[in-house]
Amino acid sequence: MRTTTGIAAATADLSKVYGSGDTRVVALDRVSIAFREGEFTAIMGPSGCGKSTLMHCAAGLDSPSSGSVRVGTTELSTLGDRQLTELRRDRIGFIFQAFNLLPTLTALENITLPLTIAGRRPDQQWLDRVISMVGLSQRLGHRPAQLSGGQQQRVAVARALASRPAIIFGDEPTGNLDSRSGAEVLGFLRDSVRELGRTVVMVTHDPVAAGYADRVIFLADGRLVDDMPSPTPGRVLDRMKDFDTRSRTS
Ligand SMILES: Nc1ncnc2c1ncn2[C@@H]1O[C@H](COP(=O)(O)OP(=O)(O)OP(=O)(O)O)[C@@H](O)[C@H]1O
Repeated sequence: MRTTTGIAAATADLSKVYGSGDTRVVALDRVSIAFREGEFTAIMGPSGCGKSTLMHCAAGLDSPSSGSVRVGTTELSTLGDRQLTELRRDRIGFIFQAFNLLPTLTALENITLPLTIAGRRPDQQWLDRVISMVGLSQRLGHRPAQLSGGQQQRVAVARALASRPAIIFGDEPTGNLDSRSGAEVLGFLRDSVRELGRTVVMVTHDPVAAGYADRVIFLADGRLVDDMPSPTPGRVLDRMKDFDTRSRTS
C-alpha cells in the first residue's frame, strides 16, 4: 500500500521516559525521524541508547511519553487498543532475534498463522513469491525442530511478509545466526525492499548487517545524532568507534 506521503512511518518529537525519581530514565529524547517507503533503514548506537525503545514505539508496541508516531497516515495516539492491535496485525511485520515459531506447526502454517488468526485468506500469488524468495518451497511441511536456525529465521521473514505489510521491523534479526545464515536473511530483507517494494527498519549492533541497509541512523543517549546514507560496513564501524572514543574521554 502506497501512502500519498511516501512515508511508511514517522515519529515527531518522540520522547519515552521510564520510571520516576531516582530510577527515571529518558530512553528517547525528542526523536523526529521518517522512514521512507521502499527504503531499508538500520538503527544503530551504543548499548542502552534507545534503539529498541524507538522501534517499539514506532511499531505501536510501546506508547510514547510525549510526541507522536504515525504509520502511513494513521496517528497511533488516535487508536484504541483494539484498533492498534489490528494495525500491527495488518500493516506491520515483525522479525525478532528469537525466531518465535510455534513448534507444533509446519513452516507453512507458521508463515500463514497471522493471516489465519485475522481470518484472512492469503493472497496466494504473493505468498508463493515470498516463499520462493526465501527459498523455502521444499521445506513447507517441516516443523521448526526439523529446520536449521537460518531456515527458521527465513520462516520468520516469510511470516512477517505474508500479510503484505507496509513496514517490517526487525530487532537484531541476525543476532542468533552464524554469519552465512545471517547474510542470507539480510539479503532477503534487502530483496523485500528492492523486489517486493516493502519498507524495512532494523535494529542492529553489527556494522556488516547495517551495510545491507540504504540508510543508517545513529542514536546516542536517546537522541538522534547521525543519519548516514548508502552506508558501508567500514564507514559504520568508524562511526561506532567515534562513540567509543567520546564515551572514554567524556
Ligand atoms: N521497561 C523499562 N523500564 C525501565 N527502563 C527501561 C525499560 N526499557 C528500557 N529501559 C531503559 O531505557 C534505555 C534504552 O533502552 P533500549 O532497550 O531502548 O536500548 P538499546 O539501544 O536497544 O540497548 P541494547 O543495544 O543494549 O539492546 C536504557 O537505559 C534502558 O535501561
